[in-house]
Amino acid sequence: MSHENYGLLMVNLGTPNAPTPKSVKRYLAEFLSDRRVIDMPRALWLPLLYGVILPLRSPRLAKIYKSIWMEEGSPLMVYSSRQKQALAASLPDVTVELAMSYGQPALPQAIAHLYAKNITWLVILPLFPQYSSSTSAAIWDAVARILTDYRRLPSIRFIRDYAQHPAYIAALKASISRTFVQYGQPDRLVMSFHGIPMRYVKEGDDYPQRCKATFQALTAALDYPAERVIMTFQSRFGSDPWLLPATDKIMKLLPTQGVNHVQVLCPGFAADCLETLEEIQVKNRKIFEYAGGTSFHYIPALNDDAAHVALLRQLVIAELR
Ligand SMILES: C=CC1=C(C)c2cc3[nH]c(cc4nc(cc5[nH]c(cc1n2)c(C)c5CCC(=O)O)C(CCC(=O)O)=C4C)c(C)c3C=C
Ligand SMILES: [Fe+2]
Ligand SMILES: [Fe+2]
Repeated sequence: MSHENYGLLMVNLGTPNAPTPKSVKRYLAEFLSDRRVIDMPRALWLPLLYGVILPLRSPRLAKIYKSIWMEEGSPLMVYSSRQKQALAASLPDVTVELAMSYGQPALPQAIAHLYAKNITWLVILPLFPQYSSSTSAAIWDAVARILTDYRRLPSIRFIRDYAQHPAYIAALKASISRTFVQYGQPDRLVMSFHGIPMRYVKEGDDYPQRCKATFQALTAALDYPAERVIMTFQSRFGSDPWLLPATDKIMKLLPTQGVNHVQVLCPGFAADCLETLEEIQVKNRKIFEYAGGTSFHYIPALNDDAAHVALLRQLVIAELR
């Protein structure tokens, strides 16, 4: 028997508490002030953020959040809570906490809760299957900063990513197969990942390689022609060049090439959120249909699927001793 007292910290990005301009502004201000997300010199960025971006974007974004809001809250928070409940139930010997990089539940509180349980062994699980400096490293930074407040550190295991873990690929494959059964095989299967600025990649972020690892492993696992699978990047923010090809450009292009039926999967999102439920399922569907496409289906995120919870459990168990 181990003498360790295990703790698990699950971390996703974060989302506003309410679909209101005030709440969205508070969330965006925290998110977009992180240097891992926007690395411009503060003297240039903060006036732009507070003077232009927050006042313009917050009210507009609040309306979009309102359109996807669920009875229990923001979809990202609702699905993340369900994941946490299910994972905690499958790991009875581990104290499980859910935190968000930005907004609530906040990381300092989650870590305080783990300390209150006297954990000696901490597994940090960023809910980002593909490593990026803008997401996973931001979690590392934040945890390290918070731990400066504590004298006694636990042993720490940081799960960098799980882009090609067999159980992750299998869970995605099962989800795709369900959609194929429901709607038939599409002319194209689009795997849309969240983009990042190209410059971050030039400076060493291996995020696109990690996306490619998922894309290749999943394409190879499917009973579907590899030449009909496309990898794209979505959610561009700001005016710097981002990773290409852009999901919306491809959606506009495909119908001109005789593609009438697409299905879209967003493998980089562990839980459905604004970027999948609105940007893909609503906006990109419209783009595809205006361009002449007739059949568009969004394949849901793994959320609290049993296969997803089993994968997350495997990731954690592998880090315990
Ligand atoms: C899945 C991985 C993600 C990466 C990589 C990522 C990088 C990244 N994002 C922004 C800017 C924004 N992202 C926004 C929303 C958002 N982003 C992710 C995930 C990744 N981001 C998620 C899960 C969400 C949804 C949150 C929700 O509440 O549902 C937003 C806010 C929405 C908007 O204003 O459009 C911004 C802004 C940058 C700049 C970046 C890499 C540098
Ligand atoms: Fe807690
Ligand atoms: Fe993002």
